[in-house]
Amino acid sequence: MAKKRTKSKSKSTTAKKKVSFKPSKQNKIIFGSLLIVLSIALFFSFMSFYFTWQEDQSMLSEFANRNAQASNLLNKFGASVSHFFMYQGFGLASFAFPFLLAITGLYLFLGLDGKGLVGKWVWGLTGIIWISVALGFFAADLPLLGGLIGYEVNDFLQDYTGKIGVFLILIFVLMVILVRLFNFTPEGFANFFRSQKQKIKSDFEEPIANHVDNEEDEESGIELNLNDKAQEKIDTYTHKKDIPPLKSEAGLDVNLPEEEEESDIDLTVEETKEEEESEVKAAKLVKDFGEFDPKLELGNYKFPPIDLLDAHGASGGITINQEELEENKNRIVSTLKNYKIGIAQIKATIGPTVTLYEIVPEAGIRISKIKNLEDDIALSLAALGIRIIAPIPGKGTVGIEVPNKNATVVSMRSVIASNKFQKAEMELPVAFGKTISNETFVVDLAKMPHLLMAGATGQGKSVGLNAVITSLLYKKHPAEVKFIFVDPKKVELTLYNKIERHFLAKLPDSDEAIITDTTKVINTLNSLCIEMDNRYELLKVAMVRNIKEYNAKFKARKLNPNDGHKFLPYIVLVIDEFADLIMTAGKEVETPIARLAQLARAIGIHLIIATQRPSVNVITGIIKANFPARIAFRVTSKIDSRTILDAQGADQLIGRGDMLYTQGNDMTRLQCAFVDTPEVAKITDYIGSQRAYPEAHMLPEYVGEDSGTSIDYDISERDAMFREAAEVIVTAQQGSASLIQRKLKLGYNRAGRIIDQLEAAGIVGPFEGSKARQVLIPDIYSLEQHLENETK
Ligand SMILES: Nc1ncnc2c1ncn2[C@@H]1O[C@H](COP(=O)(O)OP(=O)(O)OP(=O)(O)O)[C@@H](O)[C@H]1O
Repeated sequence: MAKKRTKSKSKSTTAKKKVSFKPSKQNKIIFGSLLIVLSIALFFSFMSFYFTWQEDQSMLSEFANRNAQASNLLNKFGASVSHFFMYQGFGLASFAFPFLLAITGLYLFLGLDGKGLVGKWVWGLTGIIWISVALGFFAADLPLLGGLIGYEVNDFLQDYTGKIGVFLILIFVLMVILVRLFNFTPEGFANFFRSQKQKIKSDFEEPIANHVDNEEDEESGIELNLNDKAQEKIDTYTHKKDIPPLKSEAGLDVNLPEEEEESDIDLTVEETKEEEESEVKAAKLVKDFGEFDPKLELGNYKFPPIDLLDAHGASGGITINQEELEENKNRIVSTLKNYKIGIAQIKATIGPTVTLYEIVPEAGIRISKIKNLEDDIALSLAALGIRIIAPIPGKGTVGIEVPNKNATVVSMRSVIASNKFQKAEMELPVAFGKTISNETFVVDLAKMPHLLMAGATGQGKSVGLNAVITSLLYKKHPAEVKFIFVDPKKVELTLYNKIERHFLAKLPDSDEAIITDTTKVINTLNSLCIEMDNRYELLKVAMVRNIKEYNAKFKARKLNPNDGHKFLPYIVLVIDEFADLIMTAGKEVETPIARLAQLARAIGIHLIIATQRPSVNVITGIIKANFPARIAFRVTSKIDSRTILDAQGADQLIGRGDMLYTQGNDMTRLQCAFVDTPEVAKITDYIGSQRAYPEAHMLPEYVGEDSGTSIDYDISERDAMFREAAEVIVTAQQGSASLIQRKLKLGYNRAGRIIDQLEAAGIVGPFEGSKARQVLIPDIYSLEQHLENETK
């Protein structure tokens, strides 16, 4: 709006410059005033004519006689003109003339462009003739209503077409007027009167705006670019805005901000035009071809049916054992009583694996006292896995979770079939399982945005990973999401090989889509970093903030594929046994993972890492800081629980998919949905048997360490002591410059240079701060071979 204001204003200033081509402003004002005065005179004459025409009839022939007086308000002038227009002319319809004259006068007075005026006169005259003929037709015995013209035309037409013919002609002309002038449509009929009112209002404003827009440079095409709404806004603005300068012009010519405004205009006009052009182009493409559909290539893809999943005998839901409930309640109450803790109220919520007893302690009881009794309550209930939540966040109660004697398996089938999952409006919905109150728990992986999963062996991690993957397979089309699986154990995720060409992404040169080899992991992670940078570049060019907006814009065909734009699928990187990777590759995996975790959320790359060993050297601070969403299955110690969740509790879980989920502050106890390997096999078979893409989704190529290092040294440029230094380092298995300095009696700079050359040769690892560099060659024999291979 602001831009358009500037434009309108600037245009009017341009207009002022070329004023020499037209009648002077003063003349326009004078002539305009004359017309306005004339219109008023006509109006009163016409009004008066209806009361005085009979008396004044005789005066008409005595116009030159000064003594003769007429009764018309405007005397002989009024009587004569009215006679001419009303009697001999168009009758009642002649009232339109003063209006047309008044509008014309206003145009001149205000110095507006006369283009819209021609239309007004054309339509005005058409309307006058029509009304006149219509009144001549319907009120033939009152000739003053239709006037002589109305009567004669009517008579003439009737001679040729008869009454019905004239009637039909009148209807037809009326339709033409309504359609052309009032944009009449059958749907708009109901709103006819309302719209007419608005039209009259905007008709008055339109010419002013038209003047501003059209005055000189019509060829700039600005008017074309404005839609009706924008036009209306400008109209309203200019109407208010443009009048004041005229006042000043009446006295003095004050046009101070001319230059400033002109410099604004070019910029504004071009911007609007360009933006709208691409919008129009995109709209046309969408109109012609519809929105871009990424699923089209596999248009016949069928999502796996729910029948592929087993109910695991849990179709009947949770079975409540009333006795068990009573028994537990009584034990809790009596245990607490032993420690002089009174209970005001107790309530049980039965979940699939545990029952939550919510107690409201009597007034004055300290919560920490209950918390300290955790072990005693567990002892008296003779149950493992008791967890006390004191207090339950958001409630004024203390929770005691007691495992059920007979845990119910939560089948993947039940959570996938749940309404909550089916109707989830999420980018990457993941159904983990059920909460303690037996509700299906669905979260959006895209919002997490990365997930860390840990738990001792055999507690349900692999099942958990499968649950996440299955959820996505049930909800997402192959075009929308791609997985990268890293599985050092080589057994857990191999089943997904079957869906390689549907759902997996891999490096261009690799045969296997599921990565089991550490070097490949490093290359893949670095390749993902490149993909991330590329995606950010695309987002920047498209001027959007995240992948969702980008894809929406791409679908709306606002991004040109010829400029490198493409539909971006989400990429989910799943790493099983993360500890194993960290042990073998250390910083080389940690650094790209940390980088991805920090930056990849907006561009649709999400990481899920699972580990058996939740020790601090595996889940380092930098990893933890970037994985706010964490899942803990049962772990063996409180320390492990703290490492994963920053809180204890995971050590008190009961295993078999019992888990704690946190995404920031809240902690939710869940029973993970169970999906067995045969079920996963059925799903992958089902998907794998369908038509697929020609190959797996290709990640960008990454030139790894093998084919060159960051610090590339020519072999011929190596230091004379290079070989000795390498032997010292390999023998000592310690990659430090000071060692070389000491053993070979070299200066610090030279030793530092040699270390860089050793790194380039792949003998030592990269710089690791205060720690010594890792030595990549285990013994002297391997070193000999390594150096020999280099020269080949
Ligand atoms: N959600 C669950 N519901 C019921 N039983 C489960 C659930 N999750 C796991 N189990 C049981 O625990 C067993 C071990 O689970 P899983 O293979 O997932 O453990 P894990 O943590 O991956 O072990 P590892 O680290 O050795 O691979 C399963 O075979 C199953 O019997």
